[in-house]
Amino acid sequence: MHPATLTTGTPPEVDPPVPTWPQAREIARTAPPHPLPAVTRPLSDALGHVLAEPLTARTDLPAFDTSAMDGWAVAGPGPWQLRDDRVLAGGQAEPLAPGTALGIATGAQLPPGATAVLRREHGQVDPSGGILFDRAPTPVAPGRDVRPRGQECHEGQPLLPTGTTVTPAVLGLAAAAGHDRLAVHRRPTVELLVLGDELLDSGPPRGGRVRDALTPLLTPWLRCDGELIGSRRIADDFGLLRAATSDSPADVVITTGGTAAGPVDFLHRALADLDARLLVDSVAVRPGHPMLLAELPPADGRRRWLAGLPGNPLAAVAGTATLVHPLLSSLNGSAGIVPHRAAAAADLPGHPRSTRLLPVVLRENTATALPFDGPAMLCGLALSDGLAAVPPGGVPAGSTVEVLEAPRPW
Ligand SMILES: Nc1nc2c(c(=O)[nH]1)N[C@H]1C(S)=C(S)[C@@H](COP(=O)(O)OP(=O)(O)OC[C@H]3O[C@@H](n4cnc5c(N)ncnc54)[C@H](O)[C@@H]3O)O[C@H]1N2
Ligand code: MOO
Repeated sequence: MHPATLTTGTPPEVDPPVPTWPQAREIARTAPPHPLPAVTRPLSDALGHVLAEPLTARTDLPAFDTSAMDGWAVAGPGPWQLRDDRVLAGGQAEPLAPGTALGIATGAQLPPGATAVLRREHGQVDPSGGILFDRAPTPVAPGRDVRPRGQECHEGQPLLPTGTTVTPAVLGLAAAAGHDRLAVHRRPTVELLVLGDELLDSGPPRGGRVRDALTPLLTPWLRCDGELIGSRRIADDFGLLRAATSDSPADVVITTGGTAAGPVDFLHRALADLDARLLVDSVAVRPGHPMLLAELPPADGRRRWLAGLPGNPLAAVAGTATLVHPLLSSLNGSAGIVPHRAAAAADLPGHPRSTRLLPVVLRENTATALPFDGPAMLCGLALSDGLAAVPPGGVPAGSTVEVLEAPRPW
């Protein structure tokens, strides 16, 4: 053929460039145009969700002037005429006249007229006359051992911004501030499809087959970021994979295995057959480079995504950190992933062109790489505090690297 004829006709298809690791995370983070809608949930059901509106105080905190110590509420300087009654936490007492005192417990509301609290160990009572003497090293001053109303916050004041993840501490604060329910974003529903006829569910590897390490590894992590509605094993069969993907009711389908080009790696074919839109098809990262992200056709008007994680276990973890966590966080309405950084304790070896994700231990904010970091290995990961993202070419000792800390669902 004359060379000129090569310039006519359909141009050859060129594969799009493989995104860098930071680009892939950003594509996953920005794939959903906005977080899932807001819902209200009781406190008992809100853990792990993300606030869809600021948490405001429904009360002053403390809600009333409160005794910080066990002792006596006193009015003015001592000595004081001791009253017969006392006030416990949860109770209320009649006003206190100047020059009088009454017994009070930590957490009890100060009676009107009280100026301070004298601790039990600083007071001495004359049993005959019912007189209370101040034996503190310095005489009790107004306001001593009182937690004044509104010391921490005032009613209507914002306490936490939209985008805050509801942790146990947030639940405690919300309850203290008077809330029974929280406005949070709906969490994405997630289904895990684990591919591979070679996988065993119990006992040691045998007959050329291996244990499924990814169901036990990924399901608790996925529960941190979403509502895991199911986890299924799918045989290496195109029709079964296509049907499982297309019929999944989840907002986000996660598959493991089948991303490469082996004889029974059907994921790309299934996605093409379903008219899915590939957003990421391989990433410049080791391990895990065959990971992918696709948008599935909508179901019932809902947008749906699929993250395809490579089958090698550490590669699947790399895919979870790179694509799944940013995607789910964004659907959850999370304010963004705050990167944790640490100094490399020694040189961290890199890949010439790709980011390397290396299991590291963190000690005093330095990161030390662990052995057994191969894509099919889990010994390094199991001992690690997280994965260091080592840029192409590696980093010398002392320089700073981002460390992705594993979520701890317990
Ligand atoms: N010709 C090429 N072959 C491969 C390439 C390549 O670029 N060209 N990439 C390699 C890389 S890198 C990876 S990672 C794997 C990705 O493979 P798949 O996603 O298709 O995964 P499988 O082939 O199904 O499995 C790979 C490996 O992982 C084991 N596996 C799978 N699932 C589990 C599980 N749940 N628990 C434990 N182990 C699992 C599986 O038995 C295989 O050993 O492709 C390379 N090949
Ligand atoms: O994803 Mo593979 O090496 O990168 O196991």
